[in-house]
Amino acid sequence: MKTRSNLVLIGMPGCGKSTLGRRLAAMRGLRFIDTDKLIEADQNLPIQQIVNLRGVAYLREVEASVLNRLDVQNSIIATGGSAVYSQIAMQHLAEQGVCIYLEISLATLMRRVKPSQNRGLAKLPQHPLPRLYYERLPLYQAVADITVNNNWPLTAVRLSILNRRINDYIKHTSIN
Ligand SMILES: Nc1ncnc2c1ncn2[C@@H]1O[C@H](COP(=O)(O)OP(=O)(O)O)[C@@H](O)[C@H]1O
Ligand SMILES: O=C(O)C1=C[C@@H](OP(=O)(O)O)[C@@H](O)[C@H](O)C1
Ligand SMILES: [Mg+2]
Repeated sequence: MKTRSNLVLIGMPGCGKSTLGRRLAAMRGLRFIDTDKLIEADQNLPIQQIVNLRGVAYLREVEASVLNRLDVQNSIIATGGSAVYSQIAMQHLAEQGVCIYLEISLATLMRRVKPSQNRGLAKLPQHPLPRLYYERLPLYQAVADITVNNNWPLTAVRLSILNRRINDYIKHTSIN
């Protein structure tokens, strides 16, 4: 049987999955995987271009398919914010790892994600960020094993507190 040896980062765009994930991987000596990079490699296009050329529904389909094919151990997986729309993909990731939800407020989301960044969000242009926020909030909460407030700047102390929480979770749930 496979162990849940991965740490799967989930949350809103701009919550810090890619930034924090890379540092956490270095700290724990784990491989770092950013699923947005896997999607881009699969499609041979930047995420923004996939949305522009093929649309939001297509991006979500590709994302689900890439996630369902992911089969790794001992890795930190930074998902894209829209990963949570695929229940099957999230269940697949949860079977192989602990889901860590990096929680941010709507104000933090609005501050960190600016339209000019061309982040390629899986949302229709006419749908504002608050709608995305409230639509997704319960989805992240439903799959989270651990929830961490990530509104504040990332410091070594914060990272080590998170690291301890992960160790506690692993110890007390004896998942491996
Ligand atoms: N506590 C924090 N953790 C991670 N990133 C943070 C934090 N505070 C501020 N940031 C900034 O917020 C942005 C997060 O972007 P990113 O890591 O791409 O998020 P995501 O992958 O979740 O979309 C980066 O510009 C990063 O420097
Ligand atoms: O939230 C979203 O709709 C998306 C967020 C992006 O990833 P991040 O959450 O890493 O910014 C992007 O690449 C993804 O495919 C769509
Ligand atoms: Mg990211």
